[in-house]
Amino acid sequence: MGHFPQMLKAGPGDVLRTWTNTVPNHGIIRYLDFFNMERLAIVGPDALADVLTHHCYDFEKPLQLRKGISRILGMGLFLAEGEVHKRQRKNLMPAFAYRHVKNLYPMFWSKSRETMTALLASFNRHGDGGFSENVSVEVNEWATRATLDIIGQGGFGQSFNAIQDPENKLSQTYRSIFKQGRTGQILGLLSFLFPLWLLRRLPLLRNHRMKQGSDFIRAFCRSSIESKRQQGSLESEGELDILSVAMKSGGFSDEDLVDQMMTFLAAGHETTASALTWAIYAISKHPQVQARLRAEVDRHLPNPITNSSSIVTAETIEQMPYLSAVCREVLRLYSPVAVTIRVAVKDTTIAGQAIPKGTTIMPAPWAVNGSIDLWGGDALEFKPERWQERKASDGERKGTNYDYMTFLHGPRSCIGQTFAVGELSCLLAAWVAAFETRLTDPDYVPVVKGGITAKPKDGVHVPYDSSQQVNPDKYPNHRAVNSIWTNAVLGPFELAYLFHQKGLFHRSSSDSNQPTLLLERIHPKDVRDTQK
Ligand code: HEM
Repeated sequence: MGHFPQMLKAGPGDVLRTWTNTVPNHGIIRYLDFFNMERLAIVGPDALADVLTHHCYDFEKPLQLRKGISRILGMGLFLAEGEVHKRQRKNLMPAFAYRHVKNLYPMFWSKSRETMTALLASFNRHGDGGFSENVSVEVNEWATRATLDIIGQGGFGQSFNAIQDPENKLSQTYRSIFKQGRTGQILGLLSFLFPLWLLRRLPLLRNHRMKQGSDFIRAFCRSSIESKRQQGSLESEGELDILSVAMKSGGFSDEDLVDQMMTFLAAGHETTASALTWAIYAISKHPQVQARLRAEVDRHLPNPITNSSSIVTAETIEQMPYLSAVCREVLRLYSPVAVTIRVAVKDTTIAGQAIPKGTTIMPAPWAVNGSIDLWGGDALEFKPERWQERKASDGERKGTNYDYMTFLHGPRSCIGQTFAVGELSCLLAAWVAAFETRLTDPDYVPVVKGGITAKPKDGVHVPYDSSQQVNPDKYPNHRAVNSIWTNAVLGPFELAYLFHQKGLFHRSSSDSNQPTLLLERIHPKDVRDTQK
């Protein structure tokens, strides 16, 4: 069994992080996985530089893994190798140039606003017209719906409607296939012994769900591409969503485009959703960070609930150093891709060590990002301030680019990282502007769940009660958040939500001819009375 039971229990990221900090190593740690299969964990800067940059194309994602996840991820950029990968990346890069991604910030913000407004409306639904002491919400579910809509708009120029519709088929499908469960784990292990085609034919509910899910996603992507062609929107110069760029490049057949779209859908939402989930966990555990962040947000950003018309740009977000520090620290300490995998496709070297063809290696962002050697004695603490201090002490740094591995480095680094950082910043800023967050169980220590991304196994639950509302005395800009329950001037967007909550509001008598309405909240008891 090798070290497999340990990995299964604590998650490979945590085990490798502990070893990195306790076992003397030169950036490579050898261990034994299931059936004593040899693995080399890559946890030091020199070794990482060789694997990710200098000898990048000497290593590939294992064929078995590519076949296994291609029906969900598509055989797109994530799974392409060698020359095919180089060509695809070149064709897709224009969509991720910063000059383009920065134009997406107003959309990131408007989707973040939409999420917070929907969340507020949902408390109300659960709480029978008011905040309830016994209702909690699982953050990852909301995060996933938000990031799915964001990739829908920024990636494909389409509205998926996942934020507003909890039953949305696309988001339900991803939830069901990303839920690994015991059967998924066992099938994963059996794939070391039996061919995939055989395992996929076993009459198991899991197999059935995966097949249905992958067929649905493929059909969804195919019809999105067709409708984009029919709309003829490619003709417009301004169309720079990922799909338009891929179509305009002329380098992809229609089926290739389907694969690329599947890749960006999956890679582009699950990861950022995990990051946002960890962010809410981290700020809930560190109220002083949350308060400092809220003060900065309060100084720079409009209220996400009540101010529907203002536009937030990349320049505004970039004026917020503490927000940037919090996001970076979340992504450092809770890297959504904890460990990844490669196999040497030829004899090569890593940090001067001979590596025979066929060796399996595991670059481990979770371990590197938590390395005491690289980050100091407080490496395992959540301290956004380190990013502000770092700048000042640049000269004393270890002088490496390979200490922050969240998006990897080199030709196989995350192509979507500027996109991800932008959306995470907007979502987190909107969240702290709308809610003061704490955990339902203040002592909750999450067990990290492996799988496609590392996230808390049991999710992150925050309660909804009146104490979650932002205190307007402390944050003057957010006065209106509190007052949404009393008197608020709302835009058309909020109205759509709030009218959804039948019977909870009535028109104020003050001025019913205004384009926006002044609403007063009716006490839930009065609603019940009127229903008698
Ligand atoms: C916080 C969010 C994100 C994190 C932590 C993250 C992390 C990563 C990592 C570590 C890889 C390399 C995996 C490997 O090669 O083993 C990767 C690759 C990739 N990511 Fe991301 N990602 C995030 C968001 C996104 C977004 C928003 C998109 C798309 C809009 C995206 C698209 C991709 C693609 C297409 C690849 C494959 C790149 C290639 O091989 O050339 N990711 N990501």
